[in-house]
Amino acid sequence: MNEPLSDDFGREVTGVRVSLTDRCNFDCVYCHNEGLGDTRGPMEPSENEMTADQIVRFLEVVEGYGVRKVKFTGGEPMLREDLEEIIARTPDSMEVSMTTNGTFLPGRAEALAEAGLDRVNVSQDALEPEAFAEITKSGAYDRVIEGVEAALDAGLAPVKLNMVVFEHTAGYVEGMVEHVARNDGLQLQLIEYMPELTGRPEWNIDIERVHDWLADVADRVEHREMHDRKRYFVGEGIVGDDDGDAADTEGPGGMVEIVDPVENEEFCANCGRVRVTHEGYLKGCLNRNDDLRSMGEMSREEIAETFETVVANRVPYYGEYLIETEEGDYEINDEYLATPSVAD
Ligand SMILES: Nc1nc2c(ncn2[C@@H]2O[C@H](COP(=O)(O)OP(=O)(O)OP(=O)(O)O)[C@@H](O)[C@H]2O)c(=O)[nH]1
Ligand SMILES: C[S@@+](CC[C@H](N)C(=O)[O-])C[C@H]1O[C@@H](n2cnc3c(N)ncnc32)[C@H](O)[C@@H]1O
Ligand code: SF4
Ligand code: SF4
Repeated sequence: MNEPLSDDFGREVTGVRVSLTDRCNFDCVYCHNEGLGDTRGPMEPSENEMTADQIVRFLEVVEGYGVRKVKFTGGEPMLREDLEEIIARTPDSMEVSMTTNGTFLPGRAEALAEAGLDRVNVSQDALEPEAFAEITKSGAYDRVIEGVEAALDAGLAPVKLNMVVFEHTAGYVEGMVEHVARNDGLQLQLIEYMPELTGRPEWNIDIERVHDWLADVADRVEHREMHDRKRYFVGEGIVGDDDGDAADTEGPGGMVEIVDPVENEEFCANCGRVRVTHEGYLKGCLNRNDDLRSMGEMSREEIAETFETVVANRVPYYGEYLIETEEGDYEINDEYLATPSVAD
């Protein structure tokens, strides 16, 4: 097995995150669209999207560089009709996961599992239709709940529910934690709202409050290697109304992971993934748009060369690309001010 490439900061690249499209059937108020701007627009496949052949070729090349995990995302990756084909042709050595809004999982989850999908993350920001509609600008709440069920039935467990924690959702965090504690096969990812790409910093809420509350109610805490994320295992003490009856300990318990990349130098210091845009550009960091590199016609040589260049130029966003000022703000490190916006 080939050793993974490392960047100048000693960060090995072991995973890739591939955006299959920037189209989406939702219009979430917070959407960063993996750093690529608006998801609104025509739903039809666009000519600029990488083809299945190009995606598979890319994966085969990076497999040779020790990449062992691929995450398919978007936009909404399930708008790709050739998704099953892409997954089926992904190298067997790779763990394959996907992040989706869940609306197309009913009727399709089983085929995805058969094609080789290992697990799925489904975005679900609330447990009731009105709040869900306000955030996603969609009336598809029931479809998403059905989608989660379909994923579990297809054996795609654990299904991680992704919830962005910001002003609109803060009131639903406790309910979502209880929901995953009561339901086998579900886990929760609480994602700190990232205003870097969407504006609206006033929607931020202090994620430390969520950490503190979870530390109080959790049975134990672990650290995940990726990004050094904290995982809280909740069970007794979170389910039930604590009135001494059997319902207080009902449910298998659950795992809640906090994804808190904002102003977090430790998170960036443990970042091991390169991103691929739907148009076939490589990107060293989610938060940057000045480090995009085209893979040209996507021949094996071009892919290999661009991948090596991108890894060699990766820098941690917080702590290196942005540095903390004496006042406690972050500003762009002078070294990177002249970086071209799209390098060939
Ligand atoms: N800034 C930043 N945000 C990230 C990063 N990884 C994940 N996130 C945030 O977390 C969101 C959800 O990530 P997912 O794609 O569902 O899954 P994941 O947490 O990356 O990966 P798994 O837990 O292994 O499934 C992303 O869309 C980002 O908002 C990262 O490397 N940097
Ligand atoms: C861009 S979406 C793409 C996949 C799919 N459409 C979905 O919603 O799951 C990937 C993830 O990014 C998260 N996300 C989007 N904008 C965000 C933001 N501003 N801050 C934090 N997370 C965000 C979403 O909640 C979702 O879980
Ligand atoms: S479903 Fe995903 S890609 Fe679509 S708008 Fe919401 S967060 Fe963005
Ligand atoms: S370096 Fe970029 S992609 Fe990696 S964790 Fe930091 S912000 Fe996210």
